Amino acid sequence: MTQCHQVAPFDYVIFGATGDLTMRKLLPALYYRLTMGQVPDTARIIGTARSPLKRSEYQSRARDALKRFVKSDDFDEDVVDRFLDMVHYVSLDGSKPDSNWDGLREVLSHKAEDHVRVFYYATAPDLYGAISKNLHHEGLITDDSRVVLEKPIGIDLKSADEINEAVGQYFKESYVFRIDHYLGKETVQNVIALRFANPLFEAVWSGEHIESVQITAGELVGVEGRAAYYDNSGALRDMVQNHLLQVLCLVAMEKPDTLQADDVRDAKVAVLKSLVPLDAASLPTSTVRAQYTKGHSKGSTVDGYLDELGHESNTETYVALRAEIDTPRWKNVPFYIRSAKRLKAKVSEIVVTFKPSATKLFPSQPEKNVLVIRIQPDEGISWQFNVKNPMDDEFGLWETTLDVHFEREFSVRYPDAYERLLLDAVRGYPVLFIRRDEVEAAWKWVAPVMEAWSKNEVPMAHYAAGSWGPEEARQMLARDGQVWHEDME
Ligand SMILES: NC(=O)C1=CN([C@@H]2O[C@H](COP(=O)(O)OP(=O)(O)OC[C@H]3O[C@@H](n4cnc5c(N)ncnc54)[C@H](OP(=O)(O)O)[C@@H]3O)[C@@H](O)[C@H]2O)C=CC1
Ligand SMILES: O=C1O[C@H](COP(=O)(O)O)[C@@H](O)[C@H](O)[C@H]1O
Repeated sequence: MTQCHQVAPFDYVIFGATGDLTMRKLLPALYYRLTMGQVPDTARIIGTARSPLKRSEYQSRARDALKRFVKSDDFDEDVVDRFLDMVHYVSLDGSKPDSNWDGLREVLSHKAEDHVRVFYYATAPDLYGAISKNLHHEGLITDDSRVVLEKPIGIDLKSADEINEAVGQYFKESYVFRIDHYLGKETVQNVIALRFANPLFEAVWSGEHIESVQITAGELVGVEGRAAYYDNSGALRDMVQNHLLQVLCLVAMEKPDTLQADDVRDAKVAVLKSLVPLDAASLPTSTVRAQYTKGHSKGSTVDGYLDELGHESNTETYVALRAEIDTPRWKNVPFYIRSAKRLKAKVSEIVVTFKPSATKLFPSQPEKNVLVIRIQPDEGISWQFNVKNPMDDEFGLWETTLDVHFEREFSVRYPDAYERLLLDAVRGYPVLFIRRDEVEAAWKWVAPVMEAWSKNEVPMAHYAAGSWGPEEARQMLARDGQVWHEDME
């Protein structure tokens, strides 16, 4: 049973409330937490966007969104009605000082005193500064108002700095909650438990025993309805700069003194700052970028990226990087990171391959131990190790696998990452959000890659939609004597 306590009454003001993210993730997440008793009935969700909608029209959209994105078994008419009673709407252009701020003030004024106020920016990031400024000028930011910033925070270090600076003029850093929804995934948080609650793993978690680490986030889908955004972003900015570097930080960080936000963030930022910079010499062999071409996905023929776009593009839908971390713990251990649209499988996982045993005790060499942490789907952990072959009287070995499937093991529903994060912002619990220096350190590390790619210093490779990616990525690992972990269906 999930342990969760009811949070204080809140007013969640969502900018971008008619958008894809709100409909697909934010409203369903809040609905689920209402079903779990974590959201008090007096809480309010105040959607804002420019579209001129009446409250009832917005409530009707919200109902449609729940119908579509909440599992049918979890869609409970009574709870949906209670949820919709919480939902308000104000038509407002957040970027304009002369917009309908009075409308927002009017709704907020009803329950101002005891409600925690959270502003959620689910718009394009270049509006974050203007929205903050307007909220401030309208006197709507209370002393303990929180602001939740969706990713991406900018498109590079400079723009991230500008956004952070602009928002920081009106919100203290301790009230800024930068979302990285990978940190909201239970299986990502579980990396901390796995590493530091188990002496077995803690003892061997270094380059002394670990040969390599792979971090993969692959998707079956293409760019779907988000081509306009995606083509200005690409896989490196969309997934690596934020989600996958955060995962890498949890895998590689030193043990934090406590699980308080600043201790964990200090440990993570130390990893980001220790990433060996990729330079002109290493970029061609340590980075691969590629676009998908026509292929097959889920039994159907699908177009290539350029055909979907209908124009030329220098944007990658596949990225693979070879990173190293310059700390005593990780000296010379390659961390391979990859992310792509239209891969053969939807899979996010961490694969830790251990060094082979040097023992000469057995007739054959033991296989390497491999730990696979399945972030999603089929959340769980598997561990490949050697046992004695019971049919062999000469101590022959067999490789076998211990496999834990969390949903089966614990009989729990694995919640969507946004559920936890949305209410953590209300609770003022920042450990699963990104501090400003983390965002900046991550942008710094990817900067030379972005620059080299923009100048075509690394050629664009190609892979068929529905495959495991380009040959160039296979070769990158082959040079180290490694192969990608990709035997899952
Ligand atoms: N969709 C997703 O899966 C993810 C999205 N994100 C990020 O979340 C943010 C939103 O994404 P998404 O929902 O997909 O985008 P959409 O384009 O679907 O929605 C944008 C929203 O912003 C509103 N909006 C635009 N301009 C203004 C304005 N001046 N004032 C007030 N509201 C405005 C739009 O409504 P209207 O036109 O009525 O004003 C709409 O509600 C982006 O930063 C995106 O990168 C991050 C991770 C995943
Ligand atoms: O942030 C993003 O993440 C999703 C993938 O999230 P996941 O939880 O399904 O792994 C990705 O599709 C999207 O392009 C990106 O912006």
